[in-house]
Amino acid sequence: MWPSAELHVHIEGTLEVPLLLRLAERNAVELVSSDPEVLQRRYAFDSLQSFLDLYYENLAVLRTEQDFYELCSAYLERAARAGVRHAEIFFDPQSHTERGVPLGTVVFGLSRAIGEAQERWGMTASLILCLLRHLGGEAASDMIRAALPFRRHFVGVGLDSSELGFPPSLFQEAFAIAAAEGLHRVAHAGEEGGPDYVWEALDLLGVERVDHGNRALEDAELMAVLRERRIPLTVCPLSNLALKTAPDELADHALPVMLDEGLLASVHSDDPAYFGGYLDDNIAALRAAGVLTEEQFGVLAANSIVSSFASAERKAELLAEVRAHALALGVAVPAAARRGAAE
Ligand SMILES: Nc1ncnc2[nH]cnc12
Ligand SMILES: [Zn+2]
Repeated sequence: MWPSAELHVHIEGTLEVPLLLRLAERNAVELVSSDPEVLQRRYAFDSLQSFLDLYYENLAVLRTEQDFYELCSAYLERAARAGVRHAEIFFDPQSHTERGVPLGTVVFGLSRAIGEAQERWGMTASLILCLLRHLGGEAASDMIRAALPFRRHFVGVGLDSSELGFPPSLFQEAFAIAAAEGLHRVAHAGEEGGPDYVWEALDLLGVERVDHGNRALEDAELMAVLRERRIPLTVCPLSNLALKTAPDELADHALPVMLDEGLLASVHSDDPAYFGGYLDDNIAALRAAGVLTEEQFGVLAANSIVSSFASAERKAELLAEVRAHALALGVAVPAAARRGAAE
């Protein structure tokens, strides 16, 4: 397995059915069924919104700091088995505060698991606070202000939830507050929305990374900007299949084109409990599709590390691991790993 950084995973999207059932029982939350197969069968979608409806519904079981700790620990343990060496994990605080769960409960539970990542799994990890588009710009600004007392628990701010109808321009104030605090900035754009959403994320929010970005390929000028400015795209192939935001066959996915175009693309899992897999499952599915060479899997791993917000020292350490893995496989060392700490 190539050592990688996971840069696009929503912690709420790692809620597997067995944990969902256990937390529902512990917190006396009534689910539509207590049969795991019935619950699992609901994990079938035809659009981003159809998925989000279930994703928000299931969050009702997360109530205590211990719940958030267990959710995050379960993810980190699974991620370590997927070859993840560094994780930047999204969380959606508004989806919890809206239900009456205090922000501190969410942040302290997640942070506790993250604080154990190094010792338990040899991984580094951090949190990125995501703002929910469907609640609008004012709510986003309020959320980021309310989160500032917890500033040391997260490294960046992101933007997620329903994309169409909620362009990045609505969130300029929230992102300006985040920028003034020295937070990293990322946003989902070009998942369902067109290239104009990606332009706005870059020009109006000043994002350093674009989450998904698939539809950027429809705009040659935008692609040139992404390439020249080395803006990473965090691509989620199994998510795209599940939400029908890409062709039905992985063999027809845009990822090889992104690499051929020299874009800084890497592979991630988005909501692995809902979309059929963690980082290793995404890689296995791409491998089965037969459209990438082993060298390209190495490039994807190196890209994920270069695109992360890890310290320069940590990036150098992880790129050295990629280099060693390439040498062990007898394939070309990815250029980013050759350059190592200079990236
Ligand atoms: N793929 C996705 N797109 C937008 N918002 C999300 N929230 C969780 N997963 C998401
Ligand atoms: Zn996402």
